[in-house]
Amino acid sequence: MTRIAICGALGRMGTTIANLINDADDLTFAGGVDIREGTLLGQPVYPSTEINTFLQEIKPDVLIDFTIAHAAVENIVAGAAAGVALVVGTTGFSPEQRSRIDEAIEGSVPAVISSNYSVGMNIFWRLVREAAQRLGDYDIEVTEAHHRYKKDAPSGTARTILEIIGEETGKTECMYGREGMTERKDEIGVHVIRGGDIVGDHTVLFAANNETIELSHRAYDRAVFAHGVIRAARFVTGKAPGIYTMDDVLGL
Ligand SMILES: NC(=O)C1=CN([C@@H]2O[C@H](COP(=O)(O)OP(=O)(O)OC[C@H]3O[C@@H](n4cnc5c(N)ncnc54)[C@H](OP(=O)(O)O)[C@@H]3O)[C@@H](O)[C@H]2O)C=CC1
Ligand SMILES: O=C(O)C1=N[C@H](C(=O)O)C[C@H](O)C1
Repeated sequence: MTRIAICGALGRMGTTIANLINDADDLTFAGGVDIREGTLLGQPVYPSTEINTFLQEIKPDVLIDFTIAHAAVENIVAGAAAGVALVVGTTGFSPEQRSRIDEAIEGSVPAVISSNYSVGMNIFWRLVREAAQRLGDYDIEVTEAHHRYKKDAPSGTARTILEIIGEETGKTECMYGREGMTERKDEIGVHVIRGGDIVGDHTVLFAANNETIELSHRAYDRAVFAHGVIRAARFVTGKAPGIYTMDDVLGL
């Protein structure tokens, strides 16, 4: 049995993942950490300030983090110091936060980090790469939509899309929304929508004279992310230290 713990256990993703763990024959939900108080599926949820005590007492094999950037950094550093394999889904890291994470993980524990654990999105990124390779001279606009409670913008997934476009086209300058007198140059337009209970929509538009191509991905249920997280948790157990992606997990 692989013992799995979740930081952000009482959140939208935390509870969805814990329920899938509970349904799996080879995995046990060992407990959680959250800034909110509570218990989950009969297991303790420790306060976020007690991450080190939690790791010593619960001794999970894998620590999954779906919290918020600043908290995730602390949880990852603590997990790596305790020698626990990691699966990180939290988004919105600054470059400095990401460097701290990479330093904590490299050479100490195996970790899967992805801004989107859905299988469909990981294929979508490949389609975007292919289109960007061939349509680098088209105007490119990225739009994402999420529920009203999402804190970071643009989404981690959109940021990954921008990285891919940058790698393939050399275009790295972004325009976050437009207002007033604007003149389009070679920037990538980035547009963020927040409302209702939208689970996660991403569209990349390639536009030229007389034609457009739109690539879109829509998640209808958080279970699509959670299923990918479970695959990542199984994959990461017993791997050599280092940072892995969903390409490694899915064998892409
Ligand atoms: N990679 C992927 O596939 C996906 C990534 N995400 C990302 O995962 C993260 C969480 O998303 P979601 O579950 O919707 O968010 P939620 O806000 O529902 O869940 C986060 C949980 O963490 C808690 N929390 C806040 N601060 C801390 C802390 N210091 N220590 C421990 N727990 C804390 C929150 O409490 P409180 O609400 O009281 O602040 C909440 O219970 C976001 O960054 C999101 O972008 C989401 C879906 C898929
Ligand atoms: O906060 C969310 O909900 C989601 N966050 C991830 C992101 O920022 O890309 C993944 C997914 O789109 C849902």
